[in-house]
Amino acid sequence: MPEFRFELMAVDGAARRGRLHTAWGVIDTPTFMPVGTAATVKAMTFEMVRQTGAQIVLGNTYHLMLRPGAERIARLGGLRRFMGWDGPILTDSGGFQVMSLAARRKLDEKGVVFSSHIDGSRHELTPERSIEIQHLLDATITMQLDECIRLPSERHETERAMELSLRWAERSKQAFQPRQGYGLFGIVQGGTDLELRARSAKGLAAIGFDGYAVGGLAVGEPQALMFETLEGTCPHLPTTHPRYLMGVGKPADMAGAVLRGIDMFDCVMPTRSGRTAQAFTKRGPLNMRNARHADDPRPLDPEADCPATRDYSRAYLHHLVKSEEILGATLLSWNNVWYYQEVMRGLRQAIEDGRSQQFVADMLASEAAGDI
Ligand SMILES: CNc1nc2c(CCNCC3CCCCC3)c3nc(N)[nH]c(=O)c3cc2[nH]1
Repeated sequence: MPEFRFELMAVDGAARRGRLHTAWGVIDTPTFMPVGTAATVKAMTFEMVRQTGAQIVLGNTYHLMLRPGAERIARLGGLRRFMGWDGPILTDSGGFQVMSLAARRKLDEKGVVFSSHIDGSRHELTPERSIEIQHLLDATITMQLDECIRLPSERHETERAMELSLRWAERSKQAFQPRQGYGLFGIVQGGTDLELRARSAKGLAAIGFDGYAVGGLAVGEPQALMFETLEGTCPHLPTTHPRYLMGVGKPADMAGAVLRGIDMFDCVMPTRSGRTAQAFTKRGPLNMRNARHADDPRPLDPEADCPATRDYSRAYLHHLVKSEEILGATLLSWNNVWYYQEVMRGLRQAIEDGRSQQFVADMLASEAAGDI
């Protein structure tokens, strides 16, 4: 069983091209991880997910502990076998989803108690229980339980949540069962306060993790503030380990974050927008409900070798979304995840070639150019 190892292959400024070796496969970084909330990347089969070039997908403690239950998934052989994905899986610890989805939440030193948004049943999530659930799911990469506060927030509140998350990081590490080829990531908090961010990053590095996530962002702050926070956070993280920016983002957000030292991303945007008729292309997003596509025989992008949409006309995609056909959601989600993988392939090559700044500038110009 290969050990969990991050191989730094090339650096271009603060941008990194690497390879993350895990028990269930290799992940080329920078990487985009499609979100599989309830054991499915919505509207897609895992065969389609594979064809996009994705190498790792996300699962989630919060959703799966409520339904179908972590112990049930363990009895069925773990999440990979349950959903038929043959590669590595990263599971989030559930805290973020509790704070954004659950009802009657109470958070204290021990953890968080809450009522299920599905049937109102009461549940408790502690650092130890979250680690146990992710173990039952057989997650390849496990996330610590953390507290992600809403922005903007008072400094003392940001500090309290950051320090709690650091204590929970320690408890998570104590509870984690090390296994060859599996990893545990800490999560940096601290809002947009760079002194708190530095303290959080150094505190996590002192505890020692297999990778470091930057949490607490993509919660409504302007892109410039997210980038400024990354510039004040990444330099305090070990260069030898992967960095994961949680919940990000639009292609431009990811590209800018790669230039500031981030290696891994997850976001619901490509799949969620695929279900709302949006098609990502290198010339920016298209709303396929727009009547201007009704008679257009061209594919979305004649130069894109996309397994999802290269064989279909815009007119057909327009018809599917107007008719509320399920295939519309499938083809656009598949197209969008493929486009996100294209952006990552381009970034990896550009970093190897020492031209990542130029690649990002060209990508932004192309997306701004608008449709052909
Ligand atoms: C969208 N913006 C954003 N997302 C954040 C997330 C969630 C990342 N995505 C996980 C998937 C979500 C759908 C279900 C499957 C897991 C965050 N998660 C944690 N633990 N901590 C954050 O600070 C944290 C911060 C985040 N900011």
